[in-house]
Amino acid sequence: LTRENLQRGDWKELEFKEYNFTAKGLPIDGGHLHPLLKARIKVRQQLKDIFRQMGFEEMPTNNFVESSFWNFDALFQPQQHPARDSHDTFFLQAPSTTNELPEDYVERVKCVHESGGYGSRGYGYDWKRAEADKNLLRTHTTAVSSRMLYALAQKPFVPKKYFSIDRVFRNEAVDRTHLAEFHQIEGLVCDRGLTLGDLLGVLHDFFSRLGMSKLKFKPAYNPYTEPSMEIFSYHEGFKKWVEVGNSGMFRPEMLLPMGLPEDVRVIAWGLSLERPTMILYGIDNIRDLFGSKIDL
Ligand SMILES: COC[C@@H]1[C@H](c2ccc(C#Cc3ccccc3)cc2)[C@@H]2CN(C(=O)Nc3ccc(OC4CC4)cc3)C[C@@H](O)[C@@H](O)CN12
Repeated sequence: LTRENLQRGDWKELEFKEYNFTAKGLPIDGGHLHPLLKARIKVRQQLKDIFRQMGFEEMPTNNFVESSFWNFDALFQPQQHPARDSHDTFFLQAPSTTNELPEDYVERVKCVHESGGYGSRGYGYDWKRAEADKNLLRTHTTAVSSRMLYALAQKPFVPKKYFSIDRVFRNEAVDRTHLAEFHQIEGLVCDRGLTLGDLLGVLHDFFSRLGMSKLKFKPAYNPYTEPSMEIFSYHEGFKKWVEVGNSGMFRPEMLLPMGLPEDVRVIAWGLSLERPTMILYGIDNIRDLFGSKIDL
């Protein structure tokens, strides 16, 4: 029976079979994960396996809400830094402030921001406690790294290798259907006497396990690492160099106020989960994968 049959009126001459009301409907399909979400879960599991094979322990990242103190101040990121502005960061209205910071450590952080110490000149600005108390949605998992390193400094020193893979939030240009969030992957090695060579070595080891053996590094800047490097890998498929992450050595102005021994160094690096998932699964639109607006 078609539109034309109805328009021409020749439906009257057509032969129709009886309606079969006992016919079974299509089998009901159970719920299932969105295929692209499955891809991200698979890549996340692959990365967790890689970190574990390399002897890294997973950090506890189950707090999306963080204080500006752990997310920025503890990382020696100055309070007037643009990333700390409300159009880059989601601040919370309620509870708007935290009230459980280690006071003696806060004092040392205030000091290192204002007047330096440990061989540093500091930033020379009036550091405000109220700014550090502001609650936010963490902008990077480096906030968890700072908590873990501080905890490490409260006990007799033992070397550690930590990793994290979890959601972070950036107040980027969002629209009604997209939150600005992505999954950050971060690795760090904390030990006495580590050098940039150790960072290069661990990056080659890590990325070669992801099939990326040809790397190159470019100088970069992060407020909390010196030196810092952007990491590039030659992608045989695209026949071009792809930026695959960022890395560096945490600054003494971050490590020493925590109370870590003077000869302890921390090398660290980060990348996103969405980017490798898109490339490994040939997804050409981040929104398919995550509905996030930010360019990863
Ligand atoms: C605002 O978003 C930042 C995000 C995200 C990122 C960047 C830096 C860090 C970091 C860090 C860091 C540095 C020092 C110390 C501790 C952490 C973490 C995530 C990716 C990091 N990037 C990124 O993931 N790129 C990437 C990673 C893997 C990959 O695998 C494919 C199979 C071949 C392909 C691409 C690089 C770019 O995408 C970049 O343009 C976007 N970056």
